[in-house]
Amino acid sequence: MSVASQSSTEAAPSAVVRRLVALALRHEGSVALWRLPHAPAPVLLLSLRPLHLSGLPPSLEPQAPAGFAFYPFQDGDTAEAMLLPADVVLDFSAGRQLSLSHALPPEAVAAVQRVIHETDEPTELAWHVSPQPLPATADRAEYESLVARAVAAIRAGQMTKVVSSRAARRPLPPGFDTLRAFDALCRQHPRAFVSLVSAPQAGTWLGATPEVLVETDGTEFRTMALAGTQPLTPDITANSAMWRQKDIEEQALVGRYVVGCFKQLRIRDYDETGPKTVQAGNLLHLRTEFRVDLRRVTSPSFATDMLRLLHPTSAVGGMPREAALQFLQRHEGYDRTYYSGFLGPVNLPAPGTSRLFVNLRCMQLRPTEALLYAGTGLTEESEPTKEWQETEMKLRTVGSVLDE
Ligand SMILES: C=C(O[C@@H]1C=C(C(=O)O)C=C[C@H]1O)C(=O)O
Repeated sequence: MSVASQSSTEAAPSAVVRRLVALALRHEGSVALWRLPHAPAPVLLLSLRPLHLSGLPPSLEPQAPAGFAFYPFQDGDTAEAMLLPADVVLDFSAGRQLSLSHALPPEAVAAVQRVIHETDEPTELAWHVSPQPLPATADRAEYESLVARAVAAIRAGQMTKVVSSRAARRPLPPGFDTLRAFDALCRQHPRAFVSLVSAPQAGTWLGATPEVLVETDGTEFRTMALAGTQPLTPDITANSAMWRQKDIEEQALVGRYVVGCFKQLRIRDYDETGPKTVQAGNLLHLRTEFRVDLRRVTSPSFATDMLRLLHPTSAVGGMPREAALQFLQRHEGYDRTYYSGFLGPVNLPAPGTSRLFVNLRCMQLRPTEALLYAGTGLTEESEPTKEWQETEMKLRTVGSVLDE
């Protein structure tokens, strides 16, 4: 990123965030606000110039453009693949470092400086509303019949695993405030990647995901295989959890998929840790972590190539990939758009550092309602009622911010 950096020392983060978000939304700009897992504070990015709609997953090479990637589940969906350019970046975890792109026109720079030094706090924010039609929602009977159909297809040998999903509508409670909901998710989910994205082409999305898709800092590449779900209860914690064979197999398939991607790129030297039980909000999952030492990899595009091979992983699509995606296209009954796509900073805070996450435990915000999304991995052992209950539990992760 071509930037001028300076330290900014003004009022409380939330007031500055609110004023900068208001500025971007007033000018049809885009906003990404995120908090990395375990980070003390968020980062705000504004795009004040037209978006770069690449149609491709972003390049993670250091010389590629810096920005915030927001990528749909499937290519060719009605949803656009976006990289929000890093015109204004305010990093609250780095002593409130402000970076302005040299590509910004002087009027925009002046407007940002003015807004940072103002003292009033806008109350109404005109968040973008998605141009895509409302997704069809599935009730219990419909979802259970989708699961039954998928299990039958697995038993008939059409695929080994498929991740079915559904959308659910919830009214926004009176006085709902999107920025406060983001803060609440940050407090509730210190281990998650918490994000709020608003762009004219995508609408407004809020989420707290546990799943890394690709992380690189130029010396190390990381990804994970996350699957298997059970509720966290007072009796069952991450240390004492036992897993059903079905969960173990489901997660192992995701791990095998990751290893298959390494093989395609002729990577034999990788570190694999796990599976171990991890907590994600009200749930427990099984997670295997994979690391590659990039100093031993000759291809400069390895991280980008892995991203393009991995997405959509079998944690959100299925195995074999094409058969599972075809099943979903035909039977899932709605367009996921950005749910189970990926998102995160690219070449930020510095060239060569990118952190992309799978867009799970998320919702799309509309003026009076939210659309929540959740899916469940299915194998031949899956039972429709249990899978419905699992989607209900997953909807609670972000749904709790809608409770009055
Ligand atoms: C599909 C979702 O989650 C994925 C599916 C999981 C499962 O099937 O057990 C667990 C974690 C995620 O990889 C979701 O949260 O919507």
